[in-house]
Amino acid sequence: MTTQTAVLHDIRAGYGTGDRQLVALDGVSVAFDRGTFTAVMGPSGSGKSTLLHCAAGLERPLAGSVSIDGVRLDDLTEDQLTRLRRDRVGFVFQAFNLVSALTAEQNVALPARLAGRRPPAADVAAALAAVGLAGRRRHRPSELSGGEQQRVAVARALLSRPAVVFADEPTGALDSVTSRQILDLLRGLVDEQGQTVVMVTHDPVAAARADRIVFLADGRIADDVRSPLAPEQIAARTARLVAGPC
Ligand SMILES: Nc1ncnc2c1ncn2[C@@H]1O[C@H](COP(=O)(O)OP(=O)(O)OP(=O)(O)O)[C@@H](O)[C@H]1O
Repeated sequence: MTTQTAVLHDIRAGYGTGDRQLVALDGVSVAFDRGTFTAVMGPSGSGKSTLLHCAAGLERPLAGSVSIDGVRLDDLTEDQLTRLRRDRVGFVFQAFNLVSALTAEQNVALPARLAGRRPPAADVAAALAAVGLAGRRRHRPSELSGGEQQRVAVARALLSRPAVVFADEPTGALDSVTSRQILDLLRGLVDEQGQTVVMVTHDPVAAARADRIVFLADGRIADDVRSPLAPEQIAARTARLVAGPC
């Protein structure tokens, strides 16, 4: 088994065609080690979400390759890619994306049900217990706080025991106390279960909880820091990227 769960090699990604083509990622190579927590930061428009979407197989790059658990995504048909995404990749969005008419446990089971499977009730219960919501499994989203709704979304991402969980600004819609609970949860998944987590964030306090911070600027990797940084140092580096080279 490789030590890297997701490997991106020389990725070029963009939108539009011809003269109107916008390059969102311009030759990005990065690999995420198993059992680590990486934050992806950078100015607005620097390509963070595009990077996450390409890594998760939600978007196909124009060039370059992405591998998840040693499987190259560009070798897969759309059906195979859908299956790999469903089985090996978890995704958590800023906006929770829960179905309001369904209970917490029904939301957790929904992706598997849509794929024609009936996940064991014990697995659903275990995923909800892992995020501290064992007692809330029959609640609907409107009966849960924002932080609890995001925890349901994390449980949904964990149900298939994915190789990697990608989170796009998972604390962006939460207050600072609730954000900390979600970050504690993600940190715990990495430390206690060896889960691999890659999180896009604008928040230096959130990024400070990661093992590594990849900074993007103009679709390229501008910095890749594996030593611990304080939120103030992270904010200063981000500000330098926004200002651009002198
Ligand atoms: N669907 C799309 N169609 C056209 N352009 C897009 C699309 N998605 C992103 N872009 C453009 O690609 C570039 C990178 O966008 P991306 O969302 O990856 O940046 P980001 O760093 O995540 O930004 P933010 O922090 O504001 O969310 C931006 O210039 C953006 O406007």
